[in-house]
Amino acid sequence: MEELRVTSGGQLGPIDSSRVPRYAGAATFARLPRLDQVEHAEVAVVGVPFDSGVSYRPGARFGGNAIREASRLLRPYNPALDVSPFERVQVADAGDMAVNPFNIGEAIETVQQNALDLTANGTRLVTLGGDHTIALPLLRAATERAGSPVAMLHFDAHLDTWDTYFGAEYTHGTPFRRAVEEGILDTEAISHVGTRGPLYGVRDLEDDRRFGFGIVTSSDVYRKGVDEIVDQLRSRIGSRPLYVSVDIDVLDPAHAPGTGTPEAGGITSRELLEILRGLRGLNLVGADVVEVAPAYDHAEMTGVAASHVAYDLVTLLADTLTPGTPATTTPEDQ
Ligand SMILES: N=C(N)NCCCC(=O)O
Ligand SMILES: [Zn+2]
Ligand SMILES: [Zn+2]
Repeated sequence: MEELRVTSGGQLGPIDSSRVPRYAGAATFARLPRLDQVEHAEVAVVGVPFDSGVSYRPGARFGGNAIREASRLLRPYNPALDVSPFERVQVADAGDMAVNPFNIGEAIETVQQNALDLTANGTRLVTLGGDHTIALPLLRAATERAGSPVAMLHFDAHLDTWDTYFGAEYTHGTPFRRAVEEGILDTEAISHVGTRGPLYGVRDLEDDRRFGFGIVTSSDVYRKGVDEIVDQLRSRIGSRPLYVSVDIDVLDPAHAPGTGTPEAGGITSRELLEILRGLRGLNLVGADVVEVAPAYDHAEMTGVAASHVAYDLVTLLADTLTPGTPATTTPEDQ
């Protein structure tokens, strides 16, 4: 069947939902072309169907495709940022990385290598998880491409700076401790946002602080409000290359039940989207949306929330990129 696409701004856009019903056909993110259908993409959305690092409910390996399915309703103009991201730059769906579900070490290597390959010509990635283990190899690749350790905003109910689970170092609860140990984060500018829920002990917070993390708790977002939080985050990040990692369990289970380690008292999807939009103009180099586990979802709520988060991340990336030019600039060049 013919693919009737929106083509504007010189980009191959999404399938036109006024001519092909949006529920028809195989799902790509936002009905965008596949990466192999375009010459070059400034932004690529890629899936990582991997959940062998989870400590509780499994199922995030199905997250990427659940987000793609839920993304059929996205439209090409983002009024909140006054940007048509798919017109401004070429955005494409790079499909899924083929990661080994039985060997976490090998899976991490694969994600790192695939992320490096995909970004070799300046393409920036929004990765759909998968569990949070995958943030480590994605950060390694982002830091290598940026040429220096990256700043990070980590939206999550959890710290994910724990040391080991059952003796295992590479899990979804430990990626950011490993990242600090590896020196791939700019520890002057790393923050968790949305943290809440019981911990193993006060030592978790002491360790986390020692690594350099700032914490904006879920309750801070409620008490201080989005604008104050955005100001606080922006001043810490400045012009540094920034990676954004969104664990969908940062949202309250009322907004995102489809996840493996839900915690009560989370932020709303409106608050999350507002904070993300407040990052406009920062030097975003890559992002992920992880921990969507559709088996626990209802009415696609979590998939819809995650697809909107990914859409705003794509918009932020498109907004910072000059159309048609590879994104190889560093903050010093700008
Ligand atoms: N959802 C993520 N990434 N981490 C949760 C780890 C929670 C735990 O089992 O202690
Ligand atoms: Zn989490
Ligand atoms: Zn997490």
